[in-house]
Amino acid sequence: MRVGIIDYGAGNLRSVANAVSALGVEYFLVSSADQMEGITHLILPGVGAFGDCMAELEKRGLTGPIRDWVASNRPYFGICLGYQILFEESVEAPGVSGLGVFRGKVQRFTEDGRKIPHMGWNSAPPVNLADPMWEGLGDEPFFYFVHSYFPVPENENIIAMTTEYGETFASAIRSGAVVATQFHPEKSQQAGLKLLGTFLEVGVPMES
Ligand SMILES: NC(=O)CC[C@H](N)C(=O)O
Repeated sequence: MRVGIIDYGAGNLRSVANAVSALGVEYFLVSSADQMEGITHLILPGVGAFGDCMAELEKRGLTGPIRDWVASNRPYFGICLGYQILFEESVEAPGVSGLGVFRGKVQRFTEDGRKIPHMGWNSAPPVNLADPMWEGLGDEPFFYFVHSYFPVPENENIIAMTTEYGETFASAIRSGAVVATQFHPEKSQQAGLKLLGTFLEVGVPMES
């Protein structure tokens, strides 16, 4: 196993790297396509704005390779923006294309008195408790969130967890070896480590 963490010049790299290290797994930073050579598991952490993230990935020649990686169902864990950019576009950055691996748009929480960003701990019950990817998390795990936007997948079959914040949104997706979460597993203590550990140690069964 060789774990690559995408470094696009922003992002919560250190906390993700620390979480991977805490699991006893060595990681390699990936900031160009050639550094993906030999990588078996790719993690894309993300903090910041959708448009900046796409621009920085593009600058490093990573958009095509990441799109191909995900489209060919290789082990990928997208965190926060690393989840959002898998979709076609975001209202956060009108006119900017996402990777478009999955159909759907990234929407913003509606302003109706609740605090935006949605920040803090919230529950994300797995849709399919029999899926080994969520093993050991219980039926209502809590994770740490910081975001104003969330993807709305057109294909509801990929929705793996849902969370309630005034409205119900898809807080995680899974499609084969591709897993992505709106919450931050690296900031979610035991539940987060467990989830990253399942992704890295057990791997994700290839059938979705
Ligand atoms: N935590 C963040 O960096 C936020 C990511 C994204 N801009 C969102 O608000 O959903």
